[in-house]
Amino acid sequence: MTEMETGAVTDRTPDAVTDPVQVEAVVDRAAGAVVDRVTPRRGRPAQVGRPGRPVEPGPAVELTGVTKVFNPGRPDEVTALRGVDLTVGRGEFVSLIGPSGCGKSTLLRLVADLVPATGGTVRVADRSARQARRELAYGIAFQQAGLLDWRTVTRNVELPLELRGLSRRDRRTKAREMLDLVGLADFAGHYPDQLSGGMQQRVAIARALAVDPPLLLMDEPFGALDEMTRERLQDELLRICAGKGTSTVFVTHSIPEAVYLSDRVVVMSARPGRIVEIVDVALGERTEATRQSNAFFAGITRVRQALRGTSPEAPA
Ligand SMILES: Nc1ncnc2c1ncn2[C@@H]1O[C@H](COP(=O)(O)OP(=O)(O)OP(=O)(O)O)[C@@H](O)[C@H]1O
Repeated sequence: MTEMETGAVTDRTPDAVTDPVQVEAVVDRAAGAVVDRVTPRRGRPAQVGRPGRPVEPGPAVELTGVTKVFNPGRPDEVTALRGVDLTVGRGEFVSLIGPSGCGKSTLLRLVADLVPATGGTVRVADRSARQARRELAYGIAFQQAGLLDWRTVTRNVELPLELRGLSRRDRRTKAREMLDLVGLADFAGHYPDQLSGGMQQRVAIARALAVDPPLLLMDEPFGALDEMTRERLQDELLRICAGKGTSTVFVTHSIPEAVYLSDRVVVMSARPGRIVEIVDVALGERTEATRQSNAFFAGITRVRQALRGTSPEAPA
């Protein structure tokens, strides 16, 4: 019987990444960013799971007058964002949409403290973005699932739990719970290259959610998926976020996706990115009928108009 058949969750090769600091370096690389290293907490393991976590007041994310200039003073200087003000409430689902290059990913990376702001302030759960990152206060999922191909599905999901110093037993229990949640319990012992793209994305989402982050940052996580898988994962994501009260900032190029998922859709202008309009979406509980509803189509029309600058609510 193979390792996969027995459900064993050992790695394919001896895991070179045993030092949690190195592990985080790998996670950072998976996120496509180079950042300084965070020393994992010593002493008592960090708490995982909502029960007992105090409900904190204030918004999940608050950007005030945020500007981002890449390569300032150089010939290749780029002003990616200018004067961005945005507040994301606790438990709110907010999507960012706008033309290619308008700064959506940059905005997400500022919140994640993967790049620093040039001007303005970025607050996450009433802390600086830097502090929030040190506390691992958010989960990240990007278009590339960013899984470590030498680790089993279970051990990929366990990565952020290792960073938090959880015991092997607690990690395993939590990983199993998360894989159940995304419908991949039967694939715990598989390796990423034995999964479809959609399944890999679900593993990445399970990993992002494993530490029960109060905030989820997602950059086109479903961009490479076929339409049916995409719709199914959208529903799974909504169910998970609603169940856990997770706040989410979600970057997408798809107007229907933004409208379906969001409480509010933030429409951005071409570079330098500014917020031109924030469209409130009130679809209520999503059901089979939602994607055919008048409210859904009305939301799509409003976002499309805002993107074209033709909305009556857009500034002149
Ligand atoms: N590290 C960087 N160095 C220099 N310029 C950068 C860097 N990252 C992003 N930019 C520039 O900032 C601008 C915004 O990029 P960003 O990736 O945030 O846009 P986006 O809206 O996410 O684009 P897309 O929809 O195509 O993914 C672009 O002009 C891009 O070239």
